[in-house]
Amino acid sequence: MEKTPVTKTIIPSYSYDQHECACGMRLLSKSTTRWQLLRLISVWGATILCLYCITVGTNFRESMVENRLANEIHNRNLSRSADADTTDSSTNAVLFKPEVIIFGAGKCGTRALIEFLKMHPNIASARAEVHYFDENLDKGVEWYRTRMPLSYSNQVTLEKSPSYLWEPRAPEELYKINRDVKLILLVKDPVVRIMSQAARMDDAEHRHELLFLTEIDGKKTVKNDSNTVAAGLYVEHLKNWLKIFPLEQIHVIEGMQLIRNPYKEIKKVEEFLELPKVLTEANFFLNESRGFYCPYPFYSRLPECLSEAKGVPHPKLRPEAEKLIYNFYRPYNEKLFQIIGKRFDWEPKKETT
Ligand SMILES: Nc1ncnc2c1ncn2[C@@H]1O[C@H](COP(=O)(O)OS(=O)(=O)O)[C@@H](OP(=O)(O)O)[C@H]1O
Repeated sequence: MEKTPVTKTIIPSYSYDQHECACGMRLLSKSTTRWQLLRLISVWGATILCLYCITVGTNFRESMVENRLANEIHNRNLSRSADADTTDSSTNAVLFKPEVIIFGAGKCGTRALIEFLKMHPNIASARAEVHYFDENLDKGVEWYRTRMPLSYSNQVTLEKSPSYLWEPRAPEELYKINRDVKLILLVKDPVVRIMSQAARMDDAEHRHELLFLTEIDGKKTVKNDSNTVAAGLYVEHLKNWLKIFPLEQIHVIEGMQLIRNPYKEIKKVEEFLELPKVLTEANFFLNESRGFYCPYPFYSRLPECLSEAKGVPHPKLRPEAEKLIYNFYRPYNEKLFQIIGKRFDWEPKKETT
């Protein structure tokens, strides 16, 4: 018996047998019309649109709250001179431009000074020397700001780069960033400063004298074109700063006084920076074997003395060299004392037996 051929019906592409889609919903039946399909698309479209609006709305509300918080922080900090625009979201601490700078002079005790000041709860200090104005100016002010510590509204940000004193562009560039900055200058007998450099040299046959002496026509004389010598001409460098910043914005500390009585000097700094007077004598621990004070922070179980690289014995100057270099610096020192209105004992010390 011949088999009767079966005719197959061709189903239009939009019409399916009843089936379940992956999400378990019945979709279309054979009888689904174009109109029903359109309606379904619009329902889904509207749902997706609503979900989108809810998400965007929530994000918008969150960003409004964030902005309000950021504004509150900003307003709280308005009394500070710098702009606060970089905030740590977990702590609400702010990255500020520097408000206090120890700008010199190298080898005068700047590390000890910043370590003592770091103990103050109202001071937030940069971790390392930033050297923005002398070495990194081309990196821009935002780079500089990222080198600053996060700080709270009751803190001032501090950095020390002891070579700013000698950098001719530094005062003008700093003024552009923060004209209200408070400046701290540490100076030491310029001869002792040179000997601090000499202490790091080979001392055989008084070679350190080459740092500052030369011979012209068989006569020993001070090398006035040497950077080492120029570094101790504090008044010449300070004059450059005083063209831009008034003396009231500069606090001068004498290096030997900082070594002998750091507590007294730090109290003066607290006053200059208008900070609460919180540090006490207990924060300064005398390391008798080394002859230097060490910071002893409130939170520390032990004093945190500076490394052995700081506070090394200096070579002894021969009388002729000593006389020449002291005579050279004396008139500059006198000018400095007149300008800052303070006088320091920067004369050769007599041997005590
Ligand atoms: N408390 C305390 N502990 C140790 N050292 C102290 C302290 N106070 C001041 N000083 C003196 O600091 C001198 C080094 O100065 P600086 O830190 O400014 O040097 S540097 O420019 O950063 O290299 C260093 O000079 P040297 O004696 O030549 O090593 C010290 O005399």
